[in-house]
Amino acid sequence: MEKISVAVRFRPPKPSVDADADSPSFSGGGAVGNREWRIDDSGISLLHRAVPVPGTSFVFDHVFNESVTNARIYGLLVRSLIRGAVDGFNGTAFAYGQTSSGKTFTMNGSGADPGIIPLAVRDIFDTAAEAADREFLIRVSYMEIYNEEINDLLTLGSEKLPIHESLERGVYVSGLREEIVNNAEQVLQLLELGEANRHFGETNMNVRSSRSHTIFRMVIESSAKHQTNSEDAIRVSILNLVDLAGSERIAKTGADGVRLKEGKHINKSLMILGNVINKLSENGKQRYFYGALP
Ligand SMILES: Nc1ncnc2c1ncn2[C@@H]1O[C@H](COP(=O)(O)OP(=O)(O)OP(=O)(O)O)[C@@H](O)[C@H]1O
Repeated sequence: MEKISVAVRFRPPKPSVDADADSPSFSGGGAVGNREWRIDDSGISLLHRAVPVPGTSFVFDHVFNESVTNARIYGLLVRSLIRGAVDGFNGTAFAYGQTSSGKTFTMNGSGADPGIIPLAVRDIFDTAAEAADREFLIRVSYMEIYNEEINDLLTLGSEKLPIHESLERGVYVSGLREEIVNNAEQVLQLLELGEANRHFGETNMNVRSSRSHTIFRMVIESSAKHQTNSEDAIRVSILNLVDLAGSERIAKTGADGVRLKEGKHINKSLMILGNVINKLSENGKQRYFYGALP
């Protein structure tokens, strides 16, 4: 697998979006107006009256159409990351996109179609159980970045936590609860607790819109059961599963008051994240950052 994979998921259209003349449909979904997205396994392009619009073709590692399940996305994109994390390699999966595009649906899923996070949690414990020659210590934490402040989702009232950096720990959030876990059910219960503490709010685009970025983190430590001199007798890896809040056009969300303030923070932090990723992708060049996260 490549070091970084980028995939696009088309969500099924919502009735309100169908009626919106500004929103192109996609091939297979029936043409609305004159524009539609044509999608195949690895690319998308915009057509106007069946003619490609110049500069609107984009290539990705995967493109998923509206019928894809979370399990398939997990199998193609995330499973190898999880297996790597159990073997001692750091990994991150995050959902990025405009509000109501289906990020939380993809990361958390529904009862009928569990999302990336619950699938990953089960897979980690199953994979660790298969590694008969190693012992595991797994810790989880769950935080949100809300209006540029960090809150612990596992401890009610633990808010505005500071970020520190040290030689031993690197960059870390001071005071964040880290829970040692022994099985998937225990983690799923903690996630449920975190979900209840997370900031959601209603906008015109999404009745349950995430108003914060969330980071679910698992630290996976393992050691060889039998004495060994090999260098990887102890392995430590960090897995981050991130559900970003969605970019939003205020005119469409109809946000005002608290929602407006949240929307501005969301858009600003996503812009800075985009800048950071752009700079990181400029291999070998000197990197400047014009903002700070969060
Ligand atoms: N692939 C999908 N299949 C079925 N329903 C979906 C799909 N994607 C999203 N939805 C539904 O659309 C609504 C909005 O999705 P969701 O909340 O996941 O969007 P989001 O990108 O997380 O939005 P925000 O950035 O505002 O938090 C939800 O009711 C969700 O269940």
